Amino acid sequence: MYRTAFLDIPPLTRAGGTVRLPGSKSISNRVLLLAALCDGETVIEDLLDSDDTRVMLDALVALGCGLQRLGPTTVRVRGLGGRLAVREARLFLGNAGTAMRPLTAALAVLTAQQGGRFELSGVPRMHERPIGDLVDALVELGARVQPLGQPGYPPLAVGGEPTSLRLDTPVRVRGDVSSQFLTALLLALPLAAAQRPITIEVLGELISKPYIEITLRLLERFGVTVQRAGWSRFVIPAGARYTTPGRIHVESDASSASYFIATGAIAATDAPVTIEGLGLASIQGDIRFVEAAQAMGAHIDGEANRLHVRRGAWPLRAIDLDCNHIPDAAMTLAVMALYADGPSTLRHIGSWRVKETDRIAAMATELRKFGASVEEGPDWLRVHPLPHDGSGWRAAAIHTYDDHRMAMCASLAAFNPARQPVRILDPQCVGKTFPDYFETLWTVTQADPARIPVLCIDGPTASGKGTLAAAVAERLGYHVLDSGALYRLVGLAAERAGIATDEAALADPAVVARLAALAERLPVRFGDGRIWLDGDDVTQAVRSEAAGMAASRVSALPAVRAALLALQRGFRRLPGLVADGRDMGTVVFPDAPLKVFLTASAATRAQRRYEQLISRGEPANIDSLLADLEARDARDRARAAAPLKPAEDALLLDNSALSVDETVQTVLSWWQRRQPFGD
Ligand SMILES: Nc1ncnc2c1ncn2[C@@H]1O[C@H](COP(=O)(O)OP(=O)(O)OP(=O)(O)O)[C@@H](O)[C@H]1O
Ligand SMILES: Nc1ccn([C@@H]2O[C@H](COP(=O)(O)O)[C@@H](O)[C@H]2O)c(=O)n1
Repeated sequence: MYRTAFLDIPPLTRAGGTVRLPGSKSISNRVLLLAALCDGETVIEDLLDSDDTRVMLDALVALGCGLQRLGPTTVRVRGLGGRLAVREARLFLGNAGTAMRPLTAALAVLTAQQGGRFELSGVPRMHERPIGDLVDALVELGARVQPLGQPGYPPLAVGGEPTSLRLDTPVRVRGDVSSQFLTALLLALPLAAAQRPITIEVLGELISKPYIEITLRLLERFGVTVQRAGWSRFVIPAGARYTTPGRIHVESDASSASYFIATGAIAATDAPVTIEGLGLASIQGDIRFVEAAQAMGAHIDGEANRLHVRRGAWPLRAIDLDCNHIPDAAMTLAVMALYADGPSTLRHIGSWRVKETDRIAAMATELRKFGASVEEGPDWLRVHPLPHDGSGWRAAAIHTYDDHRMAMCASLAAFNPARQPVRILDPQCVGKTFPDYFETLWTVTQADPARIPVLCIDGPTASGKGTLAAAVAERLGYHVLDSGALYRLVGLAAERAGIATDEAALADPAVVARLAALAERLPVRFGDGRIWLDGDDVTQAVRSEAAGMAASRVSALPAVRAALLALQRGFRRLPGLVADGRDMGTVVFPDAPLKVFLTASAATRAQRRYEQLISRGEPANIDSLLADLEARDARDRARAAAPLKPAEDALLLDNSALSVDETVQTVLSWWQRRQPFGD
């Protein structure tokens, strides 16, 4: 997950390949609660690992539920069997409506039966999301639920002394603000239906019906079959009792799939975008996004457990759609509408106003930043497309309002024909449902390599290039190329292969040919800050001064440099690269949008290297370090092939008197000034 302040997505051109998406949030949190409420153990497979499920898991642990992680996405839940294991707890539920609403109802019923007091709270936005209709229904029933702040909103206190619930008359709940209120009652009331049936009546028109379908389907998996008359009356049968299905699998999230369906529909493709773990028979309502995408022109082939998506009509066809059945995925249509052949209108989306943010207002504001004209009403949005020749599209920095869907939707604007990048502010908001969203996006999208930004940092030994490159890359969410390490690895590999690299040996063309062959097939792997050569961890070994000197000798050979060129250029991957070395700006990435030539006085650099070695517990002598680095720089500068020198368009930075932080800030501000997003 990108934990950066912003993430710049370069213009994307093509798409194709296979993605496996994380589990459905709606299913994950329902299944977790059901497993916690029933008797016995349930193994849940492919559970979503995200902010919203994490708060649910934490809450269940606080309630005394036995949880065992069997793998990254598999948990075993030992249910409470309808008996409270603790009588008091404070539950922090973040911004997870799928945790706040059902837990409120379940605890209201359980505390009415057994006594106990629980406090449920969340992030500030959660305290602005209505829950009054559910609270009213529970209070009407005789349960004790009280606001701890503003009436009608979390935080809430639930429980008190045991009390009898009024179950002989129908429980009434409004269905036109959030379907989660009805879901919460449907999940909680089977706990009270041992003796008698319980009827729930929905007041007003029920919105987001497909989410109720999910609830009913999952209740059935846990042994409770609810009778329903249309969408206004639901009867939980007498004697209802939760029983574990033993093992249950969570489908991939259909709302998350919408971004990849849209990607397939928008991007030119060689191969389709294939989404694994989700098929047309999904129980999730957002699977019907497929129909909406098809209406806009996407070619979608569905199988039982996968979808294949290709661009069909282009430009996309404008739509006028009642989106009540796909409230979350409908946001994706708003961005697809930018690529349509006329204005698209999304109707019946009033629930957007009470989600993670006011999504109608947020979407309208942010799409306008791309240059689009957008109209909005209380429960509708109309998006006018942008010209297909690219005119009118603007590069934009998109505010995401701590709303995962705003971030994921906005990424789709990176396919704009103007080839403008898109800046996503606070990208880590995707952690709510899809922590690795952007990483997954990179696996099925392509950009013109020339448009993938590279920031080059060249300069002499120990000027702080590596330190600067790592820090800048971390701030931008970019990859890092430590090109010096590649030359060091060639030296090390040569030593291991018994190939001498002293001056005399390097005069022999046969030795040079062997070294070039070695460099061409360097069995190297980088990962988690470590370097492996032929399976051995050589992270420490390559940093030795001897390895640096060997690198300096082999790097003077044009054949070795040529052999490493493609490998280095291969590091230019989405979303961008910071490359450190001697010839990054002059030879390897001559088209880089920013080249920095970093220097410091020889004395300063020797002192830094000395302190670096001492801090690693390695012996060091400042005079010999100074002599070595001057010798290395002299050789690097004097060689004929790719000598150490600033590129003509490089910015020079002498950081002798600058701290690491000041150096990083200087380079980041240069970088920002070259971006098209403004301040
Ligand atoms: N601006 C700075 N002020 C003080 N110390 C610094 C500064 N920049 C880097 N250093 C320190 O100097 C040492 C050398 O830095 P670093 O390894 O990044 O240099 P380098 O240019 O990548 O070296 P090499 O060319 O040998 O790979 C490190 O210990 C680092 O922490
Ligand atoms: N692009 C590069 C990078 C490095 N070298 C040579 O490798 C030596 C070691 O580099 P470090 O950055 O790891 O110290 C260096 O002295 C150069 O001779 C190079 O030629 N080109």
